[in-house]
Amino acid sequence: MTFTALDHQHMAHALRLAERGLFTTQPNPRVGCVIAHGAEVVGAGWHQRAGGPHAEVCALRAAGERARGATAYVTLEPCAHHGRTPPCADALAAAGVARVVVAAEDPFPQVDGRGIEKLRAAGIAVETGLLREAARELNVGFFSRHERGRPWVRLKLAMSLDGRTALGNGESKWITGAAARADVQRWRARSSAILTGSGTVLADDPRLTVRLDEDASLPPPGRESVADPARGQGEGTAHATDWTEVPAAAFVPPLRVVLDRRLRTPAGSHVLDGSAPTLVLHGDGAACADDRFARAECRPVAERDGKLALPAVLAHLAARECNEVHVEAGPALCGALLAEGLADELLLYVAPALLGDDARPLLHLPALRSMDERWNLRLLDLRPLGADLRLRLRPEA
Ligand SMILES: NC(=O)C1=CN([C@@H]2O[C@H](COP(=O)(O)OP(=O)(O)OC[C@H]3O[C@@H](n4cnc5c(N)ncnc54)[C@H](OP(=O)(O)O)[C@@H]3O)[C@@H](O)[C@H]2O)C=CC1
Ligand SMILES: Nc1c(N[C@@H]2O[C@H](COP(=O)(O)O)[C@@H](O)[C@H]2O)[nH]c(=O)[nH]c1=O
Repeated sequence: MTFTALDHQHMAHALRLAERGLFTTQPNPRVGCVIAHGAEVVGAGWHQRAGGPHAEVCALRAAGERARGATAYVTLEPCAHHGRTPPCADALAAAGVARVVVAAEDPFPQVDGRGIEKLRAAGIAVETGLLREAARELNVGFFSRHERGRPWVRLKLAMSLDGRTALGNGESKWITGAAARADVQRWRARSSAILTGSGTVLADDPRLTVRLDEDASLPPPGRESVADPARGQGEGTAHATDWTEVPAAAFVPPLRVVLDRRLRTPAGSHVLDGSAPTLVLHGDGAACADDRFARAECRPVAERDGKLALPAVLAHLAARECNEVHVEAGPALCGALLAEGLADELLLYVAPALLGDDARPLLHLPALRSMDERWNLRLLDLRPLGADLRLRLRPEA
């Protein structure tokens, strides 16, 4: 398939619009749509929240009669089913769109090629795959959930230059500075769940909430600059060309998830304060009968070798429509996820400080006998944040 420079330009615009849904579409994917006649954009929109209009509908509303004979650029295959809203493939056909360019096919079982078939059956020319990788990256968790049956798992760790994550006595606040910690808030915000272990709850009493106001000057995660912070024009509809802050009312707070096999989380812990939806996963032998857990949901999950079975944990989170899981845990849980091949990405914040021999390591991993067995990671990007550095890495297959 060959696409023109103009096709690329419109799809890139649609992707930037889709990105506006970064913090609000959960559990739905982030999707953008641009409708154009040649270089002229006649309608543009993005999906803002589950239950709200899809990107195509927002763009069609903006285009009105001018959608007839136009090309629609959509970052995800238009839906073919009656969900919370009617099928977008039907809406595009009814509006008389002549051509649809799709970035990525939708693996959602009720779509899965049917949207494209429907469009073709209506006589519309459909082309797929333009900027597919970028569209899949934006919805990495959505694709993971539907294609692998588990969420995308991102481990976040703050460490010193000598690879330490807390002092020997457990003290860890703070290793990294304010800019790095504010960046963490953005990654928390885009996630469906924030996962931790009982060890971190006991040592740190973390809140694990999203506090985006800690440094509002930062661009969104994964973006190095914000070229044009122009505002949108009404819900999900805009001709603006870049990312913008989302209305606080549309924000979907991530689920706090604590792995606590023996229910050691103390009464009065921040994670039990009801300030965010909270799930405590425990072993079969424990029961959440006491008042400690009045503001949290408790669920048993399978155990394996005296620990909670991590594949069962992730399957449970996928069943609850969690797309991206942000892990803020200690070396035990983070190491176990990596060793079991369940960590998809690492966000490492490196502070220019040394914490010494007695301090806690980054990850508990099995000892290796040969260099062939080592875990190799691929560096995706590197970014300074104040005095610290952020490394984003993915384990090599
Ligand atoms: N610098 C940083 O970015 C961070 C540092 N920390 C530091 O880490 C330290 C705590 O680390 P750590 O003790 O390793 O705690 P973790 O947060 O890794 O929690 C580990 C506990 O989780 C429970 N658990 C349940 N299932 C599993 C499983 N399958 N695999 C592993 N653990 C499981 C276990 O307890 P049980 O069997 O009772 O359920 C286990 O002891 C603190 O000092 C804290 O300050 C923590 C977070 C981030
Ligand atoms: N010490 C340390 C971090 N620690 C992480 O932050 C958690 C506290 O979260 P909250 O209570 O929501 O602010 C704590 O339990 C641990 O997971 N993070 C960082 O970015 N830099 C740091 O230096």
